[in-house]
Amino acid sequence: MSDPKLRKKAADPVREVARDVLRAVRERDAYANLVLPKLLRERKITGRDAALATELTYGTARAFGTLDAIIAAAANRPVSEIDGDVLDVLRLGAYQLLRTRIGAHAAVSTSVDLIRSEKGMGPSGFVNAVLRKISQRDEDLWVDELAPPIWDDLVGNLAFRYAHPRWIAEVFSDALGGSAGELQAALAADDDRPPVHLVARPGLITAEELALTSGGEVGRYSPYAVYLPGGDPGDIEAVRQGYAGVQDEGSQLVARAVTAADVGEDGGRWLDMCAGPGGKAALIGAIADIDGAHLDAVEVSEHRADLIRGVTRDMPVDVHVGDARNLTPETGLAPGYDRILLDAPCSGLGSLRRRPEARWRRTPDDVTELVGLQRELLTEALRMVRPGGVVVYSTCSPHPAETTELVASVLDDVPEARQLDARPLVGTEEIGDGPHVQLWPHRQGTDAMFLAALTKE
Ligand SMILES: C[S@@+](CC[C@H](N)C(=O)[O-])C[C@H]1O[C@@H](n2cnc3c(N)ncnc32)[C@H](O)[C@@H]1O
Repeated sequence: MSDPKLRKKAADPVREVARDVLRAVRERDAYANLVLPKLLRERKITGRDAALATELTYGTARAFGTLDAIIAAAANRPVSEIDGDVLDVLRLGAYQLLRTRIGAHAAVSTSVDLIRSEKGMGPSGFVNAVLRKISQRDEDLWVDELAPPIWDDLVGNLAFRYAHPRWIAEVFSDALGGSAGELQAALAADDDRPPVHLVARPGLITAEELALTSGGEVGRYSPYAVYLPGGDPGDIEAVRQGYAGVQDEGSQLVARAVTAADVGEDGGRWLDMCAGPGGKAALIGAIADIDGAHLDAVEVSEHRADLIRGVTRDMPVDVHVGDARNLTPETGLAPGYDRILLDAPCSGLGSLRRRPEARWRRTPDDVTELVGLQRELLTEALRMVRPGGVVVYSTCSPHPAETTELVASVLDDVPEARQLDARPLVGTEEIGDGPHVQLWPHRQGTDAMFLAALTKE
């Protein structure tokens, strides 16, 4: 290159990988938490660098909406008028300025290097100017200027402040019964970096052994949970061997509830109707092995069924590929199950903290579409369970349409079914008035899992 001003200045590999993931998310709707680990491996980025790349990528993706509003104000134009590749760098730079302890100089200069190394001098001046403007205030001041006033629109203000689309903040508010103080805590917890929870699969390793060997801490609620302070779970020997896995403590409590319900004489016929990728099936399968029971795991997607086979090998689990809305005898699955888990396909609004960009992709229409499927699946679960058996219906969503309202409407349609108190099956304190259980990140530190237990006469 002849012009020395245009000569590429090497960009920081950590920011470069973060930028590339953000670009994949924007350009081809990729999932950040699938792309990033792959790129880190390919580029041999490990240790503290990998941790920083993860924090920058996921933190930026979680905050897209709020960052974009601030970028638009600082650039004096809507973000739709900013070139996409430039916007990725601005988002990454703004995140560092507003939401990390990285110094302003480093945040701006690494961003300028990033754009200059790829696009030359032109856009680097724009990036420099916009980020310098953003750096003149902290996040609170930007929020005070740009968010709807708190006295006029509390939900809108909190949604902006804690980087959630407004409709999702409204759903949380409804699910929490309209308590403003709790809504703030719920959104703040959902805006935080999520903790890593491990599951110690019973009969293979105990939580105490796993805590000792992983440097983690035994969990508060699930007897199988270990909280990992940091590091890559894939480096832990017990995880590599399949004795342990990564699983939110709330999901562990759901799986355990299925095995803990009183069903009288247990014939050992257990069913997981929507089992892929197999996190709960692996925990239920490990308990089935101890209790002398057998689990049928159904999954509609071939690929996900393969994942279940991988995590349940050597367990008394049979994996069936099929549509759980219609479990005909040809599938080999006859009614009469003692215990059924229906972990229904759902909007995932309860685990947004673990899927960085998901909150900006979901729409209220997604929920409407899922409710019909959930209703058919729960009706089929009630057909497949034997009288006196238990169906645990769960979602990783607190949306009333997918949880309490869905259960109530199916109970209206199936007169022989009734709801049990699920709280004793979870066994934690302060889990509401029942009969269902709604967990929350700001209350239990788990994902916002919902579960209801049903039986039939
Ligand atoms: C919430 S996920 C289940 C997660 C799983 N229980 C775990 O802990 O790993 C829902 C699963 O249901 C599957 N699914 C969706 N529609 C289905 C259907 N009609 N029949 C069976 N499985 C279905 C999806 O492919 C997805 O894997």
